[in-house]
Parts: sequence; C-alpha cells; structure tokens
Amino acid sequence: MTTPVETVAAPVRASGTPAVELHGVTRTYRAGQHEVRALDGVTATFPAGSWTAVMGPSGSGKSTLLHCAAGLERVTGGQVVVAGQDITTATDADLTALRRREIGFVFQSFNLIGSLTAEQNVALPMRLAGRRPSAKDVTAVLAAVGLADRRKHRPRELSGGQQQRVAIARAMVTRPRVLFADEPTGALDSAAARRVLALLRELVGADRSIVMVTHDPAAAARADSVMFLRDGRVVDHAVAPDAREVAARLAALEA
Ligand SMILES: Nc1ncnc2c1ncn2[C@@H]1O[C@H](COP(=O)(O)OP(=O)(O)OP(=O)(O)O)[C@@H](O)[C@H]1O
Repeated sequence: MTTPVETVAAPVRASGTPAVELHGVTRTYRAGQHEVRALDGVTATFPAGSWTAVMGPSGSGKSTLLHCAAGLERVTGGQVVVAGQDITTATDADLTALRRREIGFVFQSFNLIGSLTAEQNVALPMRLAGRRPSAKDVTAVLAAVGLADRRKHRPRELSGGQQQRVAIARAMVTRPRVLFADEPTGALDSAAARRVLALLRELVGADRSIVMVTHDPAAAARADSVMFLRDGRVVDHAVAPDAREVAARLAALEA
C-alpha cells in the first residue's frame, strides 16, 4: 500500500498565485458494470513559473490529470483551481473563457488544421476568442519558435518538429499562464524533441508554467520537477532529477 504524496514542486522562480492547484481530485469512469477510478484523491500544487513533468505507468491517470487540470474534463470530486479561479464550480461559459485566457494546450499529434497555413493556425485561438489577431503578434510568436520563414506553409509542408513548434506558437499567442503538454515530443525524433524541449524551457517564466505528461525520462529531466502517478495517486516526486534517476523511479513503479 503506497501512501499518497502531496506534491509541491519547488522551482527557483516560484512566486504568487499558483498556476494550478488540485485538492483531493477524483475522476471515475463507468466502464460497463465497473467503475474505473482514474484519479484517486490527487492533491498537488503547480507553482507559477514552474515546469512539472507528470510520469507513471500506462493507465496511471496522467492524461486524465492533465484534462481535469485544464478544464477539458469535469472532476468527479475535489477541487481544481487555475490561476486562482475554482474551475470545478465554474459554468461552462466561464470555463471556456478561462481556458481561452489562461490555458494553452499542446498535443502529441500537433492537432493543426491541415487546410490552414502556419500563421492561420497560430491566429486561430484569438479568432475563437472573438479577438482580431494582430499580424505582428502572430509573426512574433512564429519567429520565437524559429519559423518566421515558414508562416505561409501548410502542416503537410512542415516536418513533425516544425509542426509541433507551430502548435507551441499557437498555444503561446494568447499568452496563457499555463501550458499543458500531452507527450509533446512523443512523435518526434531526438533532434526535433531536443529543440521542442529547449523551446519549452525558454517559455517557462515568472508568470508562465508548464505541466507536461511524458513517457520519456530525458524529456522529464528538462522539467523543474517530476510527479509520479500510479493507480490514480501521486506516489513520488523528484525535484530537478537527471534522466537516470527519473528512469529508475519510473522502473520502480512499473515493477
Ligand atoms: N473515457 C474513459 N472511459 C473509461 N475509462 C477510462 C476513460 N479514460 C480513461 N479511462 C481509464 O482511466 C485510467 C487512466 O487513464 P489515463 O488515460 O489517464 O492513463 P495514462 O496514465 O494517461 O495512460 P497512458 O500512459 O497509457 O496514456 C485507465 O485505467 C483508463 O482505462
């Protein structure tokens, strides 16, 4: 029996209102006759300005945690607070507004719109929020991810690593406080993955945090701290571990 660990990542730059707080969060799914407890009382704080990796064996609840923390899924019990706002009691309209204002999302499969150019993809979140995207802002974020010269390209005309950098630019353009990344390097070769991780490192700042699910110990080691899940519970936590330590702790959980 493992005792649940209450996690507080401790990056150097932590300050102010936490990016995300989870208080006793549970999420259950009904699968036929059975109930699956994907999250089982998770309490964790993700401070402002921190980069936290979330790891654990397959089925341990990583994606569920990310979706609940980002307000993409409702929790069954407990409380989720994003940028000081309790999203568990928010109306759908408030939640959508908060997500558009405070949250960016990057997925393993990039999720770009194939018929739109890089700059049109980047401008999309602002259009969805009913704001007129400024060409200057769009160009600036594409330049920040090293793709100013690819702004007219469509996703199929870009490499996987370039597509993921467009997806990161799209997530950045609204200047969200929290960037949630679900296996952002999972579909990339090691050189492209390194570039994406270096970009994420540049993004973490006084007011911006990253919560990243990954299976890759080398990717997790780029974060400020690593939270380990098993069976829907936080069972371990490491501050600034190297890749070998991450791999060893993960192997211990998978044993
Ligand atoms: N929509 C759903 N309906 C029923 N069960 C679900 C649903 N989504 C997730 N689960 C279950 O919840 C548990 C946690 O799933 P989750 O996808 O969060 O795990 P994970 O750690 O991200 O796994 P992986 O590393 O394999 O992606 C699993 O047992 C899974 O089968």
